[in-house]
Amino acid sequence: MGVFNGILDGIVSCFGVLTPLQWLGLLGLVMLYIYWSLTKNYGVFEKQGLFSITPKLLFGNTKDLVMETKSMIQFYRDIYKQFGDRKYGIFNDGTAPTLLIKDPDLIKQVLVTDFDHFVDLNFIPKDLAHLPLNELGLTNAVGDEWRSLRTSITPAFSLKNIKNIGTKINAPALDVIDAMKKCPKGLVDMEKLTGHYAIDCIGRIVFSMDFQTIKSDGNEIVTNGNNFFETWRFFMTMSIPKLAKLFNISLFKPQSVRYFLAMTENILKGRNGSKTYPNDVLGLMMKIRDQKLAPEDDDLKGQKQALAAKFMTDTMISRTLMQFFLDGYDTVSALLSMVFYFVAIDPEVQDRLLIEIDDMASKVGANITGDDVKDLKYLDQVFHESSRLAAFSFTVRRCTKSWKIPGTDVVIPEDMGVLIPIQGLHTDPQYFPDPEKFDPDRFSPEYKLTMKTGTFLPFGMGPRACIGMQIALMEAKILMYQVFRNFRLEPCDQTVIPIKWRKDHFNRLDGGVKLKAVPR
Ligand code: HEM
Repeated sequence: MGVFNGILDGIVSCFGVLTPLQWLGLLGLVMLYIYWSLTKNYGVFEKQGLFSITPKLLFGNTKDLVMETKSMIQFYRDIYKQFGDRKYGIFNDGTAPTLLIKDPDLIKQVLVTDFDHFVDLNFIPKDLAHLPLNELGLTNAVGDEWRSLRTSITPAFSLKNIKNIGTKINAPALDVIDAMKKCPKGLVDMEKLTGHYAIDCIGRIVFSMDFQTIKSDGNEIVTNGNNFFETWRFFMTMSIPKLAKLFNISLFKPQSVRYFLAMTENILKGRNGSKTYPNDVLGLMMKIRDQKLAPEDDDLKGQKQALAAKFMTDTMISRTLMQFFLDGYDTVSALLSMVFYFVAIDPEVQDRLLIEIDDMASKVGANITGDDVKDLKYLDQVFHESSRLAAFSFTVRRCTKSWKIPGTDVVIPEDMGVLIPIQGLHTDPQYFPDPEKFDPDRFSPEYKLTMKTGTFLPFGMGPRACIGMQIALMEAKILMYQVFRNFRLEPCDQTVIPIKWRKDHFNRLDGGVKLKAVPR
């Protein structure tokens, strides 16, 4: 109180001392300081010869994102085009200059070859990563802590270790079919259904529990899952981190984070009490913690297993479990609903897909397994083509050890961000001719051979790529199989055609995915 009173007294006494002109001068100086601190980083790399798009005060180049005047997908496609034929350049992410890389070879170098220089994801700026509500397990772990964690957790995400994953996922997929059969006039909301499905899959794979989200047409897990993301938090954290830190603004909505943490902690407590290791992701994590992985499912040998156990604390287990809701709900639902959208509006693709599915159905009926799924080649192509057009727009790395851009004298300093514009690459006609066209043949075995590494990145690339990819693929393919085995999907009068992306979400349609399901 004493210090505060002193400062107050000082200010009050200035009123008598300073003339109005001096006050104006003081205000001017303060404004100049604010302006300087907001703009001091702009132009630094341009002086070294790098191209950049002229930044706007405070927003840098992100105004259309922060103000939601463009969808995120459109924004990153447009930014990519603005860099023309250049391999890289500077994108001003708020007040922070960030290296945007377009060139696939350089992308590979950053994500794979020179990974040592770019170990950290940069979705949460370093300063904010350790705010209590931002500490969410793997995604925001940095440096050596991330390396140890990723090694510890990887066996729990391996399809080889999650026994009978196909059977576990088949149950919620069949629940979706029942729910679709009950929809009046066959009008189905695929965004809602795939969201409920993603939650029920997490329940089965991770906890061996039936959350009954599909059967009950939603529950509080869905409500909290939907509330996780608020785009303004995302942009504020990434683009204006100083303000986010000042006001203690977390990346995700605090109520949802607390809800899921409490839920996962309770489940873990129950399991610890029963001292059992059921066959699910949680069981695997507990085995890693207790060094009880069986030799046949043990990817971690000897010393590595002891180190993994050290990092697999109960806190880390509940945070990783929450990661499933955070990373495995919205991503799966947004992309999977778009798969159904693309197929519904393309009868030729659907005809081809149905032939393959009917062939499989004649052999296995409703009981498809993880191994059977591997034989659905065209379905795989359809999924990949959908993920080309509806992928999350970008990924980011933080430079963890200064790095010289090959062939130049420009050095990227530690802590600088690097941005990979996934949506720009996915719609670049050099790599995907006639990019707006939905054409699953782009992913035929022959075409895939000609695809340039670093141009198709729906799950990222390198040691920091998506750890849940195999699980997500299995969830997607089993639901696609069951839906098209039972229904033909068609557009209805509520279907959004042509595509219009939401401006307040990452990769969802403005108006959702409403379709007509015709029983087969
Ligand atoms: C269709 C669904 C999904 C998509 C499109 C997707 C996409 C991505 C992408 C693009 C990244 C960044 C990779 C990079 O920068 O190289 C990522 C990271 C990650 N994803 Fe996924 N993901 C999906 C599903 C899942 C699921 C089901 C989980 C399960 C929990 C998951 C967990 C994670 C985690 C933990 C990371 C951070 C990995 C690390 O920091 O080491 N994702 N994902």
